[in-house]
Amino acid sequence: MKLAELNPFARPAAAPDAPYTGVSKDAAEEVRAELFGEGHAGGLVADSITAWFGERKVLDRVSLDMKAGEVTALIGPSGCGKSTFLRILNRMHEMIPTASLAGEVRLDGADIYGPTERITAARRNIGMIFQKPNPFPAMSIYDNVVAGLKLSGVRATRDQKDVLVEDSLKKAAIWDEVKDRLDQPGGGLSGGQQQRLCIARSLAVSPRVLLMDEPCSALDPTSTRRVEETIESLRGQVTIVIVTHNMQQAHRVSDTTAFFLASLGTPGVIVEHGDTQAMFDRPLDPRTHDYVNGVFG
Ligand SMILES: Nc1ncnc2c1ncn2[C@@H]1O[C@H](COP(=O)(O)OP(=O)(O)OP(=O)(O)O)[C@@H](O)[C@H]1O
Repeated sequence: MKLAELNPFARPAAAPDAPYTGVSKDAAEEVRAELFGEGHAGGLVADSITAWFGERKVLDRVSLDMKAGEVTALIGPSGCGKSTFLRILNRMHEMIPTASLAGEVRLDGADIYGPTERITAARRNIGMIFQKPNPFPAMSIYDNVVAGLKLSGVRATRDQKDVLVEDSLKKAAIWDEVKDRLDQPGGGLSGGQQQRLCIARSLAVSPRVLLMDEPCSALDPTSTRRVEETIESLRGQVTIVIVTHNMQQAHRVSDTTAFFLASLGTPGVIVEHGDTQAMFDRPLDPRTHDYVNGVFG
């Protein structure tokens, strides 16, 4: 047995690169540059974020620096505001009628809530993967992957779409499993495949950041491993922020971890954040120690 199989904290292997049979990596980058301009992982900074639902404050002055190309894990007990924080990072919080917020979110230095910033641009640059895979079930696998183009107002030719579909499915490590049935409905895939299809759909619009809200909580261990391998192969290409209740997963996949906590009746705050290995091995705050060691949850 290999050491990685014995150690639940070992970083997953990157998903193997599928051979570029149809389209070369360079050709794919060229198409992405034509449609979306220069692509790169984005640095995301949350600066003193406070959030409310109605009168109720659920986050209090939360600041976090999510470095370009790194994987940041958000951990903490239920109800401490991790999902709310994540939704604020791509302007989904404002869709809830009672929701309000203060503070700034900057992507590569530009405030995504700035007066000239468009919500569609924020959503294209900062994609979101949800707990439950949500492909369009009756739509073909191919059309699922390119569904985001229209929403982002990007017009692509059939040839450009073909390139994007293949490249995105390869990046999401699902190409080999679906390449012969791209015209079949997305709803016919297994849960784990649907989640990787949703990752491909997000990647098709060349996001700089990918937010993931407990992306594996509805998946079996094998599918979970495949998604973790996909995260590993995206490291460096796109910035990833992942909410997870699975401490071993946070340990395995992330470079940096932020521990959120909301004590009785008070809004959520970040108790501690920093290098994942250090936070798990030598947490500075006793509450972090107790949480990562399962004393409370
Ligand atoms: N749409 C909403 N309307 C009103 N209150 C909400 C809404 N969504 C979340 N809340 C409240 O905001 C607080 C933070 O919720 P949030 O879902 O962000 O926490 P969380 O840490 O992600 O929890 P979990 O780990 O269970 O998903 C909770 O008290 C929750 O009840």
